[in-house]
Amino acid sequence: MIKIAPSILSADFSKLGAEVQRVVAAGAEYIHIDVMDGTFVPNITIGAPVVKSLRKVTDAVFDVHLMVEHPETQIKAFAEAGADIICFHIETAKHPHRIVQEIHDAGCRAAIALNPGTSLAMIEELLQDLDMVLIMTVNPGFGGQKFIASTLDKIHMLSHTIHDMGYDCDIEVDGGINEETAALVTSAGANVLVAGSAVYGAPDVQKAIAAIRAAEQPHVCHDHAQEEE
Ligand SMILES: O=C(CO)[C@H](O)[C@H](O)COP(=O)(O)O
Ligand SMILES: [Fe+2]
Repeated sequence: MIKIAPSILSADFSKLGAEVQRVVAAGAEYIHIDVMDGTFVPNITIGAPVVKSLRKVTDAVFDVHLMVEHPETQIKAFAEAGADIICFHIETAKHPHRIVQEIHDAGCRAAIALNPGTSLAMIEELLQDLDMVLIMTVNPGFGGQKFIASTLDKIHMLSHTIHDMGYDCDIEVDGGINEETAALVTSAGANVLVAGSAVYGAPDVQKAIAAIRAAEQPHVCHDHAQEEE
């Protein structure tokens, strides 16, 4: 079963509490919160005080996607504000294993994000300690971008590694996810789907979430299919 995580980056910031409640009522399991610092990515979005305010209006799982330099400086603040999952970019981390430990010590689930141009090899030694890997399917920084199809191979490879090693680790995808691309990424092995513009840009968020959920395809294992040939 996949989980849908609407990204509030595409919500109306003038009424953020209501926007969060709207997608939770429409069936979203996670709320994806994009934190951008204007340095790692060009945009500046929201910080821990906003998360603390939103925590008052819902019990939904808060999936915090840190697109910031020095993520280790932000763990405590976001954990105390009510984050459930804290995800940092491997490209920003000098001591990623320590940051994963700090996230767990703060009582949160730990995830690492990889840009489209970053190899899975960067997180190989960390996989056994992670609750989730976020495969970016666009370059981070903005909502509403086009899905990068070359990321599908990476999702596929990650799915195999997790399965073969027996790890308990979710695969999240983020960027350009809609009904069409949801079919591709679930077939490759993703099980947590972030969707910003496809949900908040739709006239009916409930229908949009249902359509993405209905697009789920069974994981197609190319390697095993070849073996069977
Ligand atoms: O991390 C992000 C951008 O850096 C966003 O979560 C992502 O882009 C979601 O927006 P959309 O679904 O519109 O592509
Ligand atoms: Fe994101």
